[in-house]
Amino acid sequence: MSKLIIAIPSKGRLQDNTNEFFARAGLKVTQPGGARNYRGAIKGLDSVEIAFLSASEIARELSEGSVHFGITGLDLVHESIAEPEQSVHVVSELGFGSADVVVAVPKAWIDVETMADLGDVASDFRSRHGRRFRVATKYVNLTRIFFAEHGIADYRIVESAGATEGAPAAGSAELIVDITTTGSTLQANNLKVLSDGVMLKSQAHLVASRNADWSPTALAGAKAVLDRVAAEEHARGAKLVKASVRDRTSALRAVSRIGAIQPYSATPDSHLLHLLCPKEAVAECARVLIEEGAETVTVETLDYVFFKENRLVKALMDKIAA
Ligand SMILES: Nc1ncnc2c1ncn2[C@@H]1O[C@H](COP(=O)(O)OP(=O)(O)OP(=O)(O)O)[C@@H](O)[C@H]1O
Ligand SMILES: O=P(O)(O)OC[C@H]1O[C@H](OP(=O)(O)OP(=O)(O)O)[C@H](O)[C@@H]1O
Ligand SMILES: [Mg+2]
Repeated sequence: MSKLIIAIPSKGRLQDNTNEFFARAGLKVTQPGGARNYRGAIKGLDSVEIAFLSASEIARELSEGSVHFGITGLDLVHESIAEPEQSVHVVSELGFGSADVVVAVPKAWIDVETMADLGDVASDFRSRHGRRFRVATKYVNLTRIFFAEHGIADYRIVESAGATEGAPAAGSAELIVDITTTGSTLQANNLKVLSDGVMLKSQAHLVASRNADWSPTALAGAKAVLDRVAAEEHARGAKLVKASVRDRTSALRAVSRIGAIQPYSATPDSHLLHLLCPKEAVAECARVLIEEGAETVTVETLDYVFFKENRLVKALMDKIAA
């Protein structure tokens, strides 16, 4: 019996948020051997095993199929996996670890604002200096693809393991491709992002491997995890809205236009509505309900919303069966 193996970041920026994500879904990750043990479990789910790895290793292991699920950044998925659609399936975005992979040049390059400008500079640079300009990055594959899409071929990549933003000032490259969140590192290094230079908008995702051994036990583990993840995801995106209206049918019709639904069959009181409403439409929903005769509308935060059909499970099954 081969268990479901979930790889989660054991260090770095994604670690704390990942633990919070599991906690929100009601899943308690345990690390029995202490922080130095790289295997763990989820309390109460015997079909699941946890592997603690770094974010970049997780992308690689997903592609190799040595883990079933992993939590990692989309940037790493696209950088480390040649044909991501073939070997992985993105289960769900997690709402943390947001960062953009960008092309940034020295602010002093006042004539360079776009990738097209950069293309012009590339050929100029070559004829003027007798060599190609250098791009410092650890996103070698993403850079090659993006530059090719913009028809830029006159450049050389200088692989950088860290402190990439320092490369232009240090003289080891002319420009960089790196990840940015607040922009303060770019700012501190006098770099600017080209207006069409955002290569990828990344955030942390739950990713499934299509190459892993999906035994019946692993599948059962995946379903158990995804039921909780989906329930939390639904709950996070919606509010429970309660109101007593003149005519339930008319009110339901009105709120359905803004995406609110009545999740379970009618409440005993023929005027009372319990609605699941998209979070961003709550104020609009309240306004409509008041027009429909409500005196008061109350809104509650939900912990979990379980649906009979789990679209996360369905999408996964489609991808691993194919
Ligand atoms: N501001 C940010 N800077 C860098 N990475 C970020 C940022 N915000 C979110 N991330 C995400 O975190 C990932 C990097 O995580 P981290 O640096 O902790 O691991 P790692 O570099 O892969 O680890 P290692 O290099 O030891 O293998 C990024 O690839 C990205 O998905
Ligand atoms: O736009 P900002 O909010 O300034 O964040 C971006 C910076 O953060 C990351 O480095 P990190 O501190 O993770 O160090 P690392 O290069 O060792 O991963 C990234 O490589 C950038 O340098
Ligand atoms: Mg890092």
